[in-house]
Amino acid sequence: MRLRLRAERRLQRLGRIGKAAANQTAHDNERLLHELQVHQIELEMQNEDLRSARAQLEAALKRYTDLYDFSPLAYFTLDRIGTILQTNVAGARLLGLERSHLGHTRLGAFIATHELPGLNAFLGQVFDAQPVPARELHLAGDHAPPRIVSIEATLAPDRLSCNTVVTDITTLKAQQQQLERIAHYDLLTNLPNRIVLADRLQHAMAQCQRRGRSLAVAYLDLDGFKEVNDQYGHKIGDDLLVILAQRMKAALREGDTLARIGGDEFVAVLVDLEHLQDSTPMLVRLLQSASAPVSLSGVTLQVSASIGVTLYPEDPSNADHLLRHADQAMYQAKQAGRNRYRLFGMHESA
Ligand SMILES: Nc1nc2c(ncn2[C@@H]2O[C@H](COP(=O)(O)OP(=O)(O)OP(=O)(O)O)[C@@H](O)[C@H]2O)c(=O)[nH]1
Repeated sequence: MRLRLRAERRLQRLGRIGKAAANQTAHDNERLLHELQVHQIELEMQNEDLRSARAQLEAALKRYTDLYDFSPLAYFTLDRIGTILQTNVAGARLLGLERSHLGHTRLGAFIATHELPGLNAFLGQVFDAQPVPARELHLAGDHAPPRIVSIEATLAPDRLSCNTVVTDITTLKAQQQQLERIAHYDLLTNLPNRIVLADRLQHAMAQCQRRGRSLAVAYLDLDGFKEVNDQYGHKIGDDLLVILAQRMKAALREGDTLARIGGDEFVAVLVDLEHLQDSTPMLVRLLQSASAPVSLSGVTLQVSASIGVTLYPEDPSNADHLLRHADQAMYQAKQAGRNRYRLFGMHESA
C-alpha cells in the first residue's frame, strides 16, 4: 500500500495525475489508463527497490569477499573427506599453491602422513556434529615450508561441507618451546636448572624404591673460580663454565643428571647404584674433568671442584634434605682442602 501511495505521488509529480483528477467525470478508459500508469510506475519502483537491494547485497558480498581474502587466517570449506571446495588467499598461500591450482585437492595431501588418521577422525566428528576441540597438525606439502597449524571447524547448515579456520602457530610454538627451555635449562651451559633437577631427583628416588637400588646426590662447587673472573674477565669465566659443564656431563653415564643450580655450583644425580662404591668412578671422573687444564684465548686455566655426596635411601631424607646434606658435605670437602669429595655423615674422601 505504501508503494501504491508513493507511486501515485510520483505520478502526480509527473503531472499526469492532474489531468485525471481534474476530470471527475472522465470516461472509464481514462481511469483505466490512470490505473495502468500507476501500476506501471509501481512496477518501475519495485524494480528500483530490487536493483537497490541487489546492489546492497553485492556490496555486502564484496565486503565479505574482501575480508575473506584479506584475512591472515586461512579459511577452507571442506567436504567430509577433506576435499578443498573453497579457500581464501591465506589458505592457498599456506599450502604454497595458487588458488586456481587447488581445485578439489584434499587437505590431507598437505598433512604429515602420520597425522592423516587424526585429520580424518577430526572431520568425522565435525560432520557428525559433535563438539570438536581445535587440533594441531603439521603441514608437510611439497610447495611450502613445514608449518604447525591449529585447525577448527564447524559444520555448514547444509551439512555437506564444513567451514574450517586454519591458524599458523609455527612461531607461537617456537616461542613456547623457547620459553619452556628458558624455564627449565640454564642458558649459559644448556644444563638442566634447579626445577628440572628437583623433578628428576623425585623421579629417580621413586625408581630407587621400586627397584631396590640407591642413588647418589653429588653437590659440586668449583674451587677458585672467582679468581678466573677477577683475572681474565667475566667472558672467559663464562667460557670456562661452558667447557667444564660439557666435560662433567660427559663424565657421567646416560641416565645420570647434571644440573647447574647457581654461579659455579652443580648437582649430579647418579642413579641405579647397587653399592656405595658404584658411585666412586663417576665422582672421580667429575673431579678429574673439573680440574683438567683448559686452554682459552691463549691462556691455560685450571680450577678444581669440591663435592659433597649423600646416598639415598641410605640417607632416608626427602629431596630437599638430600640436597642440603650433600651441600653440607661439599662444605666439608672445601674445609678439608678442596679438589675432593666428602660423603655426608662419613669421613671418606678421594
Ligand atoms: N663468569 C661467570 N661468573 C659467575 C657466574 N655466576 C656466578 N659467577 C661468579 O662465580 C663466583 C662464585 O663465587 P665463589 O664460589 O665464592 O668463588 P670461588 O673462587 O670458586 O670460591 P670457593 O668456592 O671458595 O673456591 C663469583 O665470583 C660470581 O661472581 C656466571 O654465570 N658467569
